[in-house]
Amino acid sequence: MVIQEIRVTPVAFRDPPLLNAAGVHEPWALRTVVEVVTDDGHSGLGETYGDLAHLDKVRECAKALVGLDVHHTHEMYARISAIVGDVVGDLHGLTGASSKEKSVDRVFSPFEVAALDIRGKAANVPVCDLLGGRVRDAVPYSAYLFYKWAGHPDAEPDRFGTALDPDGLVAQAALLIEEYGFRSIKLKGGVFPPDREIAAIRALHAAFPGVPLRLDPNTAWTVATSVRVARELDGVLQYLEDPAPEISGMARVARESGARLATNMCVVTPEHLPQALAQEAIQVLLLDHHYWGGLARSAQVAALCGTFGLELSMHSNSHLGISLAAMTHLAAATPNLTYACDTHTPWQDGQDVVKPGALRFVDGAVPVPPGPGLGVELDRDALAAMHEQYLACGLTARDDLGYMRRFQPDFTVRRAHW
Ligand SMILES: O=C([O-])C(=O)C[C@H](O)[C@@H](O)C(=O)[O-]
Ligand SMILES: [Mg+2]
Repeated sequence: MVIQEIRVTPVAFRDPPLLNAAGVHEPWALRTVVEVVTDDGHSGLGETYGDLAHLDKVRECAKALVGLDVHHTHEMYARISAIVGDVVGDLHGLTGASSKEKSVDRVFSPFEVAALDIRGKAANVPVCDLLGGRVRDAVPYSAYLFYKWAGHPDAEPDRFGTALDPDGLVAQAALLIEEYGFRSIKLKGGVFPPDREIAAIRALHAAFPGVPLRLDPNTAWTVATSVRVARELDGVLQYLEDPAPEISGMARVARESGARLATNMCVVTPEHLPQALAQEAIQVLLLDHHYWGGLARSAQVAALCGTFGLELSMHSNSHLGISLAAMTHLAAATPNLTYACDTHTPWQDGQDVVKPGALRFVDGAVPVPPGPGLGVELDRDALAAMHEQYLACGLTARDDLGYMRRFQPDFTVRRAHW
């Protein structure tokens, strides 16, 4: 099962104007589809970020992996590590600091997922069986709410409507719950002063009694504000995600408020874990195989978290079906991942590079796709069309800040802002 060819295709799909602490989503979200083909006729899929600096590294590494057996992922990692010399980060910073280790993990991830897809197909088993087997048949996801404008400023309003106040968010939650059946809710905060976001959480709490709620301001608050908000929402939130910057800041919030804190920003590589554990900075880690080095490495981190008493949830960025399939296999095979995972799927609103049918939501959960490997099949027409969109859209990197500044020139990233 030797790698003969790797095809790397950047794609773009429409994205609504979702607001966050770094600005606002542009009209197009970028991703990269990786197809690995072996000499015995198997092919496997991976999906990763579409930012040009990252894409260039993925392309360069793809060439270096030809001739490698798909089982030899240690060698795959070593070759990628030798190529990814510089730090390849992202502009928005919403998944924490960049480092060489994280950059290698990000580039390695789609190749590892594609290799597992191939190994699953060859053995006629789903990828979750290669990760220890499923402990759940369907993976729960949460309704991921965003403050948003009615539509992009130069376009028609989209079907999701405006959400700039509690009523708008309650309506958005009702729509996502009706369409997907979600049983927990996450609000992307860090957009408005904290009291407005507290009011939104209270409105969601009243409108959806008993539904677990999370709030994620992406480090928009100081430690003092975080402690105040955590106290005010005591008993209302399931967890509070990244209220303040840095492990030391999160540790102070945890100590002073007693709140359950989660992160996808201050612990983003294995080297952060000892410090976070020593300072008791977090109780929940959001895994994300796209930057934790693929599925097997994420499973190893999950086991470590189990040993040290950290709970697990899962982070997402704008993504397509290959990623959703990979996230679902990982979560299905991770016993201690007990929180509903994040997904941006509703915002992709039916656009996909995989054929319909394999991935569906039942009561807010995605049943593990039944086929071998990832269980999803590439839709070549859709891939070609999305690649054309990539070429035509003119974007080469996600830039929430730059886009926001076109409408609010004095906007700055909300980091310890309130
Ligand atoms: O949990 C998070 O921090 C995220 O999901 C980061 C994302 O980039 C989100 O903020 C977004 O899509 O704007
Ligand atoms: Mg987060």
